[in-house]
Amino acid sequence: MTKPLLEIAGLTKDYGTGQRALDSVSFAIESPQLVGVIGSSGAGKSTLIRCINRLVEPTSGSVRLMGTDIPPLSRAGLRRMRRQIGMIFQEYNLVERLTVMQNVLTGRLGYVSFWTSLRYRYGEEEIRHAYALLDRVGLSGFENRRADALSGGQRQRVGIARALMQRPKLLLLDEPTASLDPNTSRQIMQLARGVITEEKMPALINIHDVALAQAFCDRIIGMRNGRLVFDGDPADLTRDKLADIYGGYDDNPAPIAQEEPA
Ligand SMILES: Nc1ncnc2c1ncn2[C@@H]1O[C@H](COP(=O)(O)OP(=O)(O)OP(=O)(O)O)[C@@H](O)[C@H]1O
Repeated sequence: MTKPLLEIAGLTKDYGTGQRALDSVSFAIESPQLVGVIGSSGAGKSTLIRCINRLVEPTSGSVRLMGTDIPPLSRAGLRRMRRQIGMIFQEYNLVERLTVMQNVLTGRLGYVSFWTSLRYRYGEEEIRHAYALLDRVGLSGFENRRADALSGGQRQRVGIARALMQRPKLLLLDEPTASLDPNTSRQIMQLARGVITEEKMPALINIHDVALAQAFCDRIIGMRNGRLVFDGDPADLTRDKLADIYGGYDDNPAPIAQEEPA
């Protein structure tokens, strides 16, 4: 039997404040698919995403990426594993005074400090790859533009190219459209959807906008108070299921919920 690409079992996170942010969350991603994580503010979506690449240290439970346990890794093992996980952030996390090309190239190194990335000498193949990615995300010709001269949508395109520069096996997107207007959000979701399909890569996206999640994700995970309360097809996200996830508080009004069959 083939191993799941990502397997999460009994994942629990208690912050130092005593707050239980994740409560025994379990699910697996068996095939390349875009999985949307939805839920109210504070439900544990970011904590879940960040426990996968251990930007947040889980309290208990396991995360396995292609059969390898993430929590018990050594520092070197963690670094190697993180190279396989691309991350796209809400606030882009670009180095503002570097050019678009420099920002994309830093992705090649995974999660390293700014100074390490500046000292590294990139090879011809890496530079060719960065040009191809910039073309793919629609930023051909922007190579020498400084990151601080870009719009939000353009910054997120750089963020996507930088994550792909790692040649990741898994992509994590933490509210990538939260700082963008509705049109730009759709364009970014379209782009993310496209590259995930082309690269045949599983991806987990933490997203507040249920309509966007339904339009672009293959599968939805709903979280409430740190627990997984829905895991299924976007089409099965009925009003009742949304009420389970959002606690009956209808902050995602009727037009975006799938109607129950008459
Ligand atoms: N560093 C931290 N220290 C203490 N508590 C935290 C920390 N980070 C998050 N929490 C708490 O853990 C819970 C889950 O937070 P998390 O950010 O994962 O939720 P979320 O669903 O991503 O919320 P949002 O949609 O608002 O970003 C919340 O109650 C939050 O206050």
